Amino acid sequence: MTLNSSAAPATASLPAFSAERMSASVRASGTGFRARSSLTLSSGRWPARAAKAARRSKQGPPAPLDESLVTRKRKAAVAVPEPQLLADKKRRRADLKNDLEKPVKSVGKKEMVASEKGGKRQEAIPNGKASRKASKGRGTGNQKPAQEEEVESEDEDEALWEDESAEEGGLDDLSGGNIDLDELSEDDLDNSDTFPLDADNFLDEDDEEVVDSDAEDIRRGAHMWSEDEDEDDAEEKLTAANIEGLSRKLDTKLAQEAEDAQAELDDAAMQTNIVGDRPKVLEEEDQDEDQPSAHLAPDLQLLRTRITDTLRVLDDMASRGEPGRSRADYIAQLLKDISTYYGYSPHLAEKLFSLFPPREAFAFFEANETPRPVVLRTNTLRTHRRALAQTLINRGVSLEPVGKWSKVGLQVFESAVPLGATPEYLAGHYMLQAAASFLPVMALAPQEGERVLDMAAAPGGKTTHMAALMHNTGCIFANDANKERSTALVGNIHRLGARNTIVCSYDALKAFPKIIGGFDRVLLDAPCSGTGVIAKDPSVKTNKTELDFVRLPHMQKKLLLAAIDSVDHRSKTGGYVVYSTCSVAVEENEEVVRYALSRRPNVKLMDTGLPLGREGFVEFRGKKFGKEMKMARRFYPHVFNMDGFFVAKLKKVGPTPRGAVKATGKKEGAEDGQKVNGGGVGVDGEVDKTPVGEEEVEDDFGGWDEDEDRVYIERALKKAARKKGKDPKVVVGRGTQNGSVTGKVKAKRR
Ligand SMILES: C[S@@+](CC[C@H](N)C(=O)[O-])C[C@H]1O[C@@H](n2cnc3c(N)ncnc32)[C@H](O)[C@@H]1O
Repeated sequence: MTLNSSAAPATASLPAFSAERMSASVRASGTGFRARSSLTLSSGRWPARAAKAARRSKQGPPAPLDESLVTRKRKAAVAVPEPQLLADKKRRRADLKNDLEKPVKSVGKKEMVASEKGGKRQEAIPNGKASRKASKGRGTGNQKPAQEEEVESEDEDEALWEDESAEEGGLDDLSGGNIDLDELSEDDLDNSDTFPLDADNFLDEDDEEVVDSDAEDIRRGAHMWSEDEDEDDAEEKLTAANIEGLSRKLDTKLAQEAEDAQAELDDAAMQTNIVGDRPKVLEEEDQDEDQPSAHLAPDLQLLRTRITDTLRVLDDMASRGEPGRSRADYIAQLLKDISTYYGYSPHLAEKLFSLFPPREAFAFFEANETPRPVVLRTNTLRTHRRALAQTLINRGVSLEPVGKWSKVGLQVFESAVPLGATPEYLAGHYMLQAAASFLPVMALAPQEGERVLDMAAAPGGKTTHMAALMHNTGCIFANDANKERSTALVGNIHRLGARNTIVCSYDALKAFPKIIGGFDRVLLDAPCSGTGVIAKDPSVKTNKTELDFVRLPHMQKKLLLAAIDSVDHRSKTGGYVVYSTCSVAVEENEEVVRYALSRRPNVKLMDTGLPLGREGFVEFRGKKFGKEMKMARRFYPHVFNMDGFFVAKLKKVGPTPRGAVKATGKKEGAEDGQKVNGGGVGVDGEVDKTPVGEEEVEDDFGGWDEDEDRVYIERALKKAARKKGKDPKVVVGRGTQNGSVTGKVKAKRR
């Protein structure tokens, strides 16, 4: 079996990659993972067996799909946090392991503080016994310390790959210097997270089948790839099967570990019940805030212990709750501790906490501490996913299809090369892009030949995805108000070869539909607070004020109305708007959509058509959004190992009713819940879908303002007259009589 050069069209057209000889030793320091290899490439003609062995040896096994392990590896490979941050994160991870090892114990407020003595930090813990017990448990429990475990899995990984190399006839085992994998450009990393840790992504078969190149493996390997791709290269299928098999094996391991962890938790819980233990986790009500200890820095480890203890109490208040204390007392304590432990402003911690039951909230906050996996989107305008995967594998990138839900995504486990600087990247064969950001475009599903608006487009991940889906036909207006970001947008459009795209840089509120409208589809990937991407930008934890959660939704509402008004409801193929944010806050999502539905009764919510995601909230904290909000989709880092995201799809079913825009006499987006033109949302959130009659039509784009339009036209006419040396007053008087000019311009716009 040979890897024939025609099977790699991706490289053929690239800037010369003349790696006649390439040897590498990869060590992702701090990751507990090593893969050494050396290989010789004779350009374009690579003996298949050697190639296969080299790939196995070089790429190393994909990181296990266990968050705690995956992220440890990935973090070293892609982004190195500041030393302090890294130390904190390591400690939190070690804490997580420790939580599973120790029994419930009591920790009160006094135990939460640390005092400085003789320059050495000492924990001020009255119950020294409990503390000693806890630390002993950590050091000497049945489970090995985290560090030891890491080394062991590293050895296992290495043995697996060394054996296979030997079987293949062996390659020289050269060791070289460490390769720094942290070379991705800032811009690329901006877009480079996420991967769904979704059971659907992996098959369930035994790991015995993993590296076999038998027909069944090849079939399964091929199954992971796009059905419309060429299936004739057995070598490539084998590679896919290998990677897939490894993931399966690791998946099984993950499942086993999760089971063991749960068993331990159950065990600990049972023991607690047996001894009738009611952990004392609540602070004393009369605790003196003026005590010196109250101002000392909290001890993170003890705080962590109290968080997990509180969660256990909340799991079973009846047997574990302290007499006289309510569930609300525990929730308040938990929230306070989570806010301190993870470093969130109290109001944001509360906002995010309230989205989930307590245990799930904890998982959410925990997931925000680890980066999402690196994912790239194949640019099908330039290549195919399989060809790209093969090329990157040959460069020492360990990857696999992101999941069955996407035909273009590849998740990267490990890379010996900076992914933002490969010849394939520079040639536009892929975009480093968060997996979650595929979703709005998939929901929008732009069709060939359509006119599409990407209202807030920079840096262009979604625009270029749309161009690919449209096969470079039709026309995309890619707009972004930020001129600097628009430069990146233009760069990406060029690099990825999107030729059906017009870039503009307007404030969307002023431009659409006033300057141009009548689109078949509009994507509004709105500016937002970023509460879904805290792992990528931890500054969100503290820099978003309560005012931001008023100001942003206000702008989002206005933008969504403009998006709706820019759609042509008579479009034969479309008439859709997709609204998305990388925020999980209800104010920026369901509330914005509900508002738009109330102001535009000529619009209805649609199924997004996405194969994954949780349903949107039907109600939240007394606010009702209507049953149809179930059709919106929410994505969470702890559930899908993706960025937090929200996607809603709307269909414009009729023209915007007369007066909808200024029905209340107030500015759009000013307030919720007002009835508009007999259709809208009452305070109870019920949407009135009274059909809108044609007689109510104001114009094609909805909120069109004739008077404002006339001013613009007059101004333009005056300017033109002045240029020609004519009297502007005369021209304007003639030109705008009986609205004739306006009529002409409007007709043109259609
Ligand atoms: C979430 S980002 C868009 C990401 C982009 N869709 C992508 O996939 O690469 C939101 C964008 O909205 C832009 N923006 C903010 N306010 C805007 C406005 N009034 N009109 C147009 N764009 C705006 C920001 O500059 C920012 O680039």
